[in-house]
Amino acid sequence: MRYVPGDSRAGGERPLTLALPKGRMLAEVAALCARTGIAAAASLAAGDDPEALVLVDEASSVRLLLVRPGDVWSYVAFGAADLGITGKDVLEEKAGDARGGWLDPPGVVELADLGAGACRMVVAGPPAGAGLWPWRRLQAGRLRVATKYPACARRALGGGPAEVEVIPLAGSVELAPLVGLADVIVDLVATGRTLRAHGLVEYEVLFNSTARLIANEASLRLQEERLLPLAEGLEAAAREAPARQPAAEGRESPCAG
Ligand SMILES: Nc1ncnc2c1ncn2[C@@H]1O[C@H](COP(=O)(O)OP(=O)(O)OP(=O)(O)O)[C@@H](O)[C@H]1O
Ligand SMILES: O=P(O)(O)OC[C@H]1O[C@H](OP(=O)(O)OP(=O)(O)O)[C@H](O)[C@@H]1O
Repeated sequence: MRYVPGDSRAGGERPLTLALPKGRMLAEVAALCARTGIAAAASLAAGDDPEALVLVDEASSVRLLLVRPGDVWSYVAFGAADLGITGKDVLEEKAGDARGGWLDPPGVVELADLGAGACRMVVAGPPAGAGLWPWRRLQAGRLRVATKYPACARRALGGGPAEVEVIPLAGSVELAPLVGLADVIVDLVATGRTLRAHGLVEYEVLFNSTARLIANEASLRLQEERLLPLAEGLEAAAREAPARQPAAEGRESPCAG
């Protein structure tokens, strides 16, 4: 019987639900899913951009939800998906901070590093500021930071003598220091091409990010015998995946001026 979204008990066991990130990471993580035997992921691995938001793999009894990378966390945290794959950057941002984050975070457990979507969260800015950065960070004064990752920026740069003003943006963050909106940006870098194209340089790497397999804590507790084999299969597929190093390609040294 084919599972119909919304029907939680369409003839027997509910399929395990795995939320996948649409966008740049989808083909790479779908390839891992296909290698674990989820045949419905094969077309995604080949680069197809599906209209469907739900794909059911009847043979493995796995249901795939295709959602935005940042939303994977929400589907898993609030129990609509048992498992999810999303970037470490998303997990770091959702962890929040004392001012903007979750005071009582829902239970999400990180199960494995799948290696896909490698990139790094950096502080970057104009070359002239690179040499000043190490001490600027430690000086009193005002530091304006433009970013799509306000919680990460606040956590990394706040709490010191500098008064950190975080300016939230939805994209094209590199523009902010070029037009005087911010002193620096906190953003993801993979190849470094975008920074170079805008004449900006890396000042500091805050953390490296790769795709992580996450689980809903309650699902993991209640359905461990179903979740763990899939998790182990994905981890094994990740270990066997061809080596990829997009985060290092064309990388400038941090603080290179
Ligand atoms: N160069 C990169 N820039 C941004 N994200 C990257 C890069 N390389 C890998 N990633 C990973 O891909 C994810 C973002 O994917 P994508 O750009 O398709 O979505 P997005 O449009 O930023 O996210 P959303 O749709 O949730 O706003 C990041 O969370 C990160 O884990
Ligand atoms: O180091 P690179 O390989 O050049 O990748 C980094 C760029 O990719 C992301 O932007 P995205 O393409 O998601 O567009 P956005 O500016 O709309 O966020 C990120 O915010 C950087 O701008």
